[in-house]
Amino acid sequence: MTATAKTLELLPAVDVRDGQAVRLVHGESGTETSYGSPLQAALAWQSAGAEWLHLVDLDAAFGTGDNRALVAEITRAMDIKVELSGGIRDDATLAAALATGCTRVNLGTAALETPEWVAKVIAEHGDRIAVGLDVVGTTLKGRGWTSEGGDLYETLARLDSEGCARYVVTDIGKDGTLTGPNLELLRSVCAATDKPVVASGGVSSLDDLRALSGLVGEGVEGAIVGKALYAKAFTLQEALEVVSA
Ligand SMILES: O=C(O)c1ccccc1N[C@@H]1O[C@H](COP(=O)(O)O)[C@@H](O)[C@H]1O
Repeated sequence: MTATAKTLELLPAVDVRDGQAVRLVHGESGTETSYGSPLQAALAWQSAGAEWLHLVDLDAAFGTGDNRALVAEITRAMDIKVELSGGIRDDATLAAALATGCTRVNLGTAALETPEWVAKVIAEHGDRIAVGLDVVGTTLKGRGWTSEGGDLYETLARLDSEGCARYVVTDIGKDGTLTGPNLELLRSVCAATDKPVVASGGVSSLDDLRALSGLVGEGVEGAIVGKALYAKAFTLQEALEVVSA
């Protein structure tokens, strides 16, 4: 039997702030560009052929309120897989997130501030838990990327030892800038773990997706695409064609 080569998964992003789909620059509060209804955006990516949606409650991540009812409604409206994140930091918020039927959640701040709880939920929920490693250089950031949370590689080693199934790696310096992904960082994280890595931050062109596809063999499983789609640098259909080629 011939094995089928793995192709890069694409996760179009819908980040929700104050009920609207937005994109930020470097994740900084106040840099929002608004793109209207997040449900309409999510449905548009689904109609265009997406197999995944990366859905973020930015208010919950920043601690400026939440859009929990709305992100639950969006998740329930999707026929595709949903990776849900933002403000999932304790038993109650995790239970509510998982109850939406999302495929997996992505934990950020909790992995930095409450490592024992994260180890427990990794053990309980397996690959429904991913951890977001959001970095400036090799320093992890939490709480809406405003607080420092230790060293990337030390935290990665700890999470690996606890059985974390997958990492979503964001170079904050690249996020929302359309300047290309940090391939060096992704290679370095892939070399440090056997677990799959979802790349986030900086995708600006179809060539960037080709470059990320070139890292699938090293462990890059997927790529989150945000601003490039909203800015119409390329269409989702074009992106899906490039990664399936
Ligand atoms: O996605 C963003 O643009 C973003 C910007 C600023 C802060 C967080 C952001 N996104 C994601 O939020 C979750 C982390 O939330 P928490 O720390 O668990 O509450 C993670 O997916 C970030 O990548």
